[in-house]
Amino acid sequence: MDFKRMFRSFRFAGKGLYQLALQENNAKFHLLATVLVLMGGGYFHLNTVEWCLVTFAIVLVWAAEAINTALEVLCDRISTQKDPMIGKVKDLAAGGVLVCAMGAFAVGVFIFGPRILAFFQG
Ligand SMILES: Nc1ncnc2c1ncn2[C@@H]1O[C@H](COP(=O)(O)OP(=O)(O)OP(=O)(O)O)[C@@H](O)[C@H]1O
Repeated sequence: MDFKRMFRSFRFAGKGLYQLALQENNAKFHLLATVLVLMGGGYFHLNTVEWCLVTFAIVLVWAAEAINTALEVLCDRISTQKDPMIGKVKDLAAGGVLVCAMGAFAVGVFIFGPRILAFFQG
């Protein structure tokens, strides 16, 4: 097992995530949502299962966004001309992010919805 090589891979992956979070517009929104959800989770004292679900939802959206961005970069590298196949690849990748984001939103509604309602009803 080559730990040095493994550590190097982590560094590259971290660099990718850093670029994603700071340079991609959608990812900035995910970052804000992630921070708010983590703060909300702390405030409402989520239980272990709820934390697992919230963590899974957050991770899924970030992974989908990273793959979508990678495909966009690759597509733009292949061709900047209008090309129906490039458009299709980008639309499919964006669809993948949307499905994950909708799932994450549903998890958020199920977990935080009743608590937020109770909070405002006093
Ligand atoms: N080269 C292309 N050929 C055909 N259609 C394209 C091409 N580039 C983009 N499109 C269409 O425009 C949409 C938006 O593409 P774009 O690359 O601007 O991504 P985006 O959704 O705006 O993401 P971001 O804001 O992260 O750049 C695509 O989903 C696709 O339908």
